[in-house]
Amino acid sequence: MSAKGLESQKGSEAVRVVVRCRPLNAKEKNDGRKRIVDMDVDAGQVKVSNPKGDDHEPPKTFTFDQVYDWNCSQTEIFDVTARPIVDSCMEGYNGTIFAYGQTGTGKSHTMEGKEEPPELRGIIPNTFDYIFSRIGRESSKEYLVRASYLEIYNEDIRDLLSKNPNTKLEMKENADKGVYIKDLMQFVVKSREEITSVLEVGRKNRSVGATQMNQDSSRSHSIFTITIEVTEKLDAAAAAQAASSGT
Ligand SMILES: Nc1ncnc2c1ncn2[C@@H]1O[C@H](COP(=O)(O)OP(=O)(O)OP(=O)(O)O)[C@@H](O)[C@H]1O
Repeated sequence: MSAKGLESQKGSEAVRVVVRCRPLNAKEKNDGRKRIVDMDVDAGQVKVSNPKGDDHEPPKTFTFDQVYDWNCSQTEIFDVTARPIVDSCMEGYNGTIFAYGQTGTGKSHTMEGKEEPPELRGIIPNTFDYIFSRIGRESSKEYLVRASYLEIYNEDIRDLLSKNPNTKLEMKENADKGVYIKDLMQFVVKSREEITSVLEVGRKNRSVGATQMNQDSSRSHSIFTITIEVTEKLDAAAAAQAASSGT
């Protein structure tokens, strides 16, 4: 993403690193585990204490562009961190939201969440709502939205939207497109409902299984890409003029 697209955000870095700490889950509480991180939301700092250290050992402090503690809502994450990126994509820049972390740390919860109740929806469904509500308000522009969904599992790339999702795809590179996945399908979507069903189809084809730390582990990396093309609508007089001048 270009720095211009992020000017509205705190700082103007092209890459922002944000940390979200989830609450201890029931199993961790039952096992008698203790929280060893403190999140200083105002300072953007994570303080990690050594559970085996003595009381005088100071916590180690790490500073990020933004941190969220266990009280933050899905809506807050979308509004503060994701929405400016979606806005800049709608203005024509490339943007990526990438969740990284150990199994069970909350990547799927943050990116996808649960469909109901609405406050549990993650960045992806909130992005769908936002894109289509913005498009609905823009009467002078025409949009074409397409979606693709791939999975990287054991170094293999699979198209989660293909009729044959087990077929391995190849990664290619050329001067025009840069890096791309050959034969990856893209579906045109015209509404929140349509793009949600594309996500659902792909999700069913993902490789999942339990890990010791997460009952619903994804066990793979996945990339959901939304491509938005926009054209200005010509009013009737401008369209007639363009036609008569042969443009
Ligand atoms: N902020 C949060 N608040 C409440 N529950 C959460 C939060 N983050 C994660 N969880 C819960 O913790 C569990 C593990 O989260 P999740 O499946 O999102 O982890 P993950 O990082 O995607 O793991 P994996 O890499 O194994 O797929 C889930 O049951 C999820 O609902």
